[in-house]
Amino acid sequence: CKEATCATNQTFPNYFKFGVATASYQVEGAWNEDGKGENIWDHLCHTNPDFVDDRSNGDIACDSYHKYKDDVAMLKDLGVDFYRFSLSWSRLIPLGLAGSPVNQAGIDYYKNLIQELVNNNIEPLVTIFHWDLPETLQEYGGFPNPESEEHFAYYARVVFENFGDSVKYWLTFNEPLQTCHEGYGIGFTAPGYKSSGLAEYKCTHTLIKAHARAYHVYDEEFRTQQQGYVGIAPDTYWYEPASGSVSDQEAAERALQFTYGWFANPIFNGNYPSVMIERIDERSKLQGFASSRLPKFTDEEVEYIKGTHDFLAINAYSTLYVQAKEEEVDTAVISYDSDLNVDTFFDDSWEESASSWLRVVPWGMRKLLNWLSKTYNHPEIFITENGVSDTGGLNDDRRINYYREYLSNVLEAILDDGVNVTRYTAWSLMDNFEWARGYTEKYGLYSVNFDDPGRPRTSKASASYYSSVISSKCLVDNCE
Ligand SMILES: OC[C@H]1O[C@@H](OCCN2CCN(CCCN3c4ccccc4C=Cc4ccccc43)CC2)[C@H](O)[C@@H](O)[C@@H]1O
Repeated sequence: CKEATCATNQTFPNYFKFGVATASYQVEGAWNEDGKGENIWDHLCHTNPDFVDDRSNGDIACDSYHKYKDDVAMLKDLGVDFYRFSLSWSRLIPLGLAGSPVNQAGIDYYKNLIQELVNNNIEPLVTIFHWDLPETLQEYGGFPNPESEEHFAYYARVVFENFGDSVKYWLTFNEPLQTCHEGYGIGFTAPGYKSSGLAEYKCTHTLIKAHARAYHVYDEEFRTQQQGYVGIAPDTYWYEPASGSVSDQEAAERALQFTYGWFANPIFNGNYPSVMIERIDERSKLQGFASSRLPKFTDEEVEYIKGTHDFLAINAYSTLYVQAKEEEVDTAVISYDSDLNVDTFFDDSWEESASSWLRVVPWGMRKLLNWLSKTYNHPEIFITENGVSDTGGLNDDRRINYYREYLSNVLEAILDDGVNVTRYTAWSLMDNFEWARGYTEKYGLYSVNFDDPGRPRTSKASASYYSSVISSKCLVDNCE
């Protein structure tokens, strides 16, 4: 747009930065090249191919391990300010174990990628862990094993040491809820365990302590000379009360606390949300447990974890209505869902996507940003993922509509509600391995031909739209 055509209420502040995101297992491929160790997604896809809808895997994916210069060229064409990508733990430390060998070829790959970004004036925003746990660590019990805190602290030190001169923005964990609830609770993601209400609470307990360890390692050993920022990227829905009743409003708040507050409350306000502690303690007692299924932080741990953030990050895609539910009388039911005890549902009128869990509800983004700002004392907020799936095609008008509507709500949160959002990240740069959905659900601004060994990338209409938003910083569609 020429500035003249952009109304001020459609123009993002000059400081606002736009980016796109990917994740290592979803795009890199080269699953066993140059010394990379096996991770839990390699292992799951190879030992249980039916776990993935199209029986595919990330052995090659987008082949970004070899094609990262093509990726940076796309980023340059888009005009993004930053690129959010994740590091493959087992590419850098094949066994994952604290004190185990570091793989120099892995270090070199990420140094080359980061240098290519810096040469193109694109800022790297690095996710240290995006679900691809080294298989050896899973054989030690994975995140439910408290030892994982040590292994993660060693990994964090290796990456700060090797990449911290160029990388100034770090996210320790991507979607810890999915890592633990879907990984160890309901079995929707690797390692596919179903221990809801039990192992998943051990998983998050260790993961939150691991995050705090990494933050303090950065704070004490690297921040002075590197001057960077460290955060964590939890995800949640906007949960809208199904009615004005007090019980529905309490249910909606409880859902936000059980999903986002689970991680943000220890890190921003101190300790797990009281509603989580109270409900899980109470149900554990009714169920005859000697102590609560939700592990306790000691007073020292509460202090150690509180304040381990330099910004607040959020992955947000959709909205759910929430209704209070009759108390789960069958106390024999042990699960996160029965601890949370709410009913959630979509409105039938909300536009669908290619993902069963994602409906298009733009106003939910504005409400969620306001809730985050109010609940965590008006922090600087990065939106680290937002996007929509379809089943493919280059004329992705519904993706353009999704981005325009969601970005419009982000802008209203900034300009009308005073929420301090400073970054927005579109998921994803290109179609990639969508976990248990394989290659059947597409989120990319660029399409990838997975039938062609060259994995050619082709820009979609949404790529042109997003690059015009970035260059004009405005949302009107009729940019000439
Ligand atoms: O996915 C896109 C990207 O986003 C991120 O995952 C995004 C994180 N997503 C991963 C998928 N997950 C879906 C499970 C929730 N779900 C169900 C829960 C229990 C039983 C059945 C269900 C089936 C359907 C549902 C319908 C309505 C509500 C909730 C439903 C939601 C969070 C991730 O960071 C990226 O790597 C990823 O590629």
